[in-house]
Amino acid sequence: MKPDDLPTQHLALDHAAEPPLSREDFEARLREKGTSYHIHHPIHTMMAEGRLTQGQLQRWVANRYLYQVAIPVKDANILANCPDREIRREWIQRILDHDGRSTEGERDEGGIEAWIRLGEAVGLSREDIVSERLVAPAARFAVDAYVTFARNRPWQDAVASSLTELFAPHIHQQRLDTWPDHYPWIRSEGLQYFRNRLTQARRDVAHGLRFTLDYFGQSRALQMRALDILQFKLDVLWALADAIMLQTCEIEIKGPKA
Ligand SMILES: O=C(O)c1cc(C(=O)O)c2c(n1)C(=O)C(=O)c1cc(C(=O)O)[nH]c1-2
Repeated sequence: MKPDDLPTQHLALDHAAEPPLSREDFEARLREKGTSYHIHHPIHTMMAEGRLTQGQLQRWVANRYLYQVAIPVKDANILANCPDREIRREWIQRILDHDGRSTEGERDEGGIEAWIRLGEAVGLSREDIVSERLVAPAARFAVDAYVTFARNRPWQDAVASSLTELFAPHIHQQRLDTWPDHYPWIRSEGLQYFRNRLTQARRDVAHGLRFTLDYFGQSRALQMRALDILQFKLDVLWALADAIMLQTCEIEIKGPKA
């Protein structure tokens, strides 16, 4: 793919000559994209309705681990490409959220560790998760597309691509609300990752959205480009969910391998 190609590039080209949308309308158009968020993917609707088996939930956690470890690498690529110190100062927090940190007397294990604990709470071993032996090949391609995007694109594009987080608090809350009833065998401590993300995602998105509205708000063509980028990222998440869904259907047919 050429650096400037996006599967939905037509949007940016069609509207190049028109005046920019107002800040409110631009934000509304970004938020409208929530209709294709992966919360609507069948694997997530089944999950929220309590229709996944333990083996299927395990596969979901094991595959999603790839996304968890990719996020700080993606964010490190944004930092590496960004010459703006103010932006880097805020953005670096995202890496610490996932990798954790140890400062004098205080240790924060971080989101990747919390995800491993979630894996253990659904009955996987640490080795099952970190070895990535349960990961579907197509999940790897989907996650890799996101990291590659952040590595090769202007950092402003990569910032806009993180805006699926606009919709993430809702899906985290949905899991916190529905899992205890539907999957009572999962220990409550295992859900800590989702609790932590409620605040972290809201803070991230306030920063990412402000930047996107300012920077991409400068012209209609840039606004349309931001919408294309958000669609690309929604497609990454949808493709990841497709890959996991297919693998969990195989488990249903053949019985779990793990
Ligand atoms: O569980 C989810 O459905 C979900 C979705 C997303 C997202 O929308 O990209 C993120 C997360 N979780 C998440 O936990 C997370 O830390 C995160 C970071 C980012 C990003 O693009 O920088 N997205 C997401």
